[in-house]
Amino acid sequence: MTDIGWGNLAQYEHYGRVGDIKEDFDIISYEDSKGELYSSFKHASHAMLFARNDTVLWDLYKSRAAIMMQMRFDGLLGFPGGLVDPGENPLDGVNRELEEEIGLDLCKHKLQNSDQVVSFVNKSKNLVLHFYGKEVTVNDFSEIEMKTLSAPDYGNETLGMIRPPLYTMGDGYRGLPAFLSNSYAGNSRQELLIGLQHFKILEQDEIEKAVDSWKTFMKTNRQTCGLTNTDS
Ligand SMILES: O=c1[nH]cnc2c1ncn2[C@@H]1O[C@H](COP(=O)(O)OP(=O)(O)O)[C@@H](O)[C@H]1O
Repeated sequence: MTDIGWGNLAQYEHYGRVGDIKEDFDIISYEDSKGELYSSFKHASHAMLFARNDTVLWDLYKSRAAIMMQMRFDGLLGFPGGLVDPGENPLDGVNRELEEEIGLDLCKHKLQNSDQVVSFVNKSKNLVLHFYGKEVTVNDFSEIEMKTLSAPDYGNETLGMIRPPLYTMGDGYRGLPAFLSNSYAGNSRQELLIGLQHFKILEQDEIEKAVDSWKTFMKTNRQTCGLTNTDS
């Protein structure tokens, strides 16, 4: 494969470098994140927009909520959001990014400081990550989702919105555990799990079961999952 290098992305590329593990991210308070200790760190803000619903798939699987995640330009899943610009605060940064990436109408759905859920620091990358969450109505969610198709970044930085399945199917793996097996940007998989817990979308034991199933599957079936004979 041709290596076309990083070009003008070279200065930012290391923030998104893959291979982080959960232990690379320490939770810090939003107040601390603004302190002197992290003033030289790069900050990024992402947000989970969601709507609770009572849809049931095939009379079996409760949808619970529609959550907005995205397929990014780099083939990883994540939440809408991005790097905070110099001189910008994390809240203004997330609102700007949501307008660019998903065309969010800030007159109606602007995020507030009270929507901040958790912040993390990744010391090895000099990176602080802020995670916001906001509940909207089912109708608003559909409207926001449809508008993403005409957002400035759609089709280049943002390749499509996706709703994670939140149920676990009969084999104990398909559904949320399978979704967790994807590759994620930053710590967005952890943020999804925190969002499910924080907003009480799933019970704690449902989250733990899905995480156990995902981890067990990754250990035992990774070698054969999804491979076709052209992969060998
Ligand atoms: O949804 C997310 N949650 C947490 N971190 C993320 C998420 N998406 C990307 N990141 C991480 O945040 C940093 C910057 O994010 P992003 O790539 O969205 O910024 P950009 O759009 O300004 O280039 C990267 O290190 C990336 O790995």
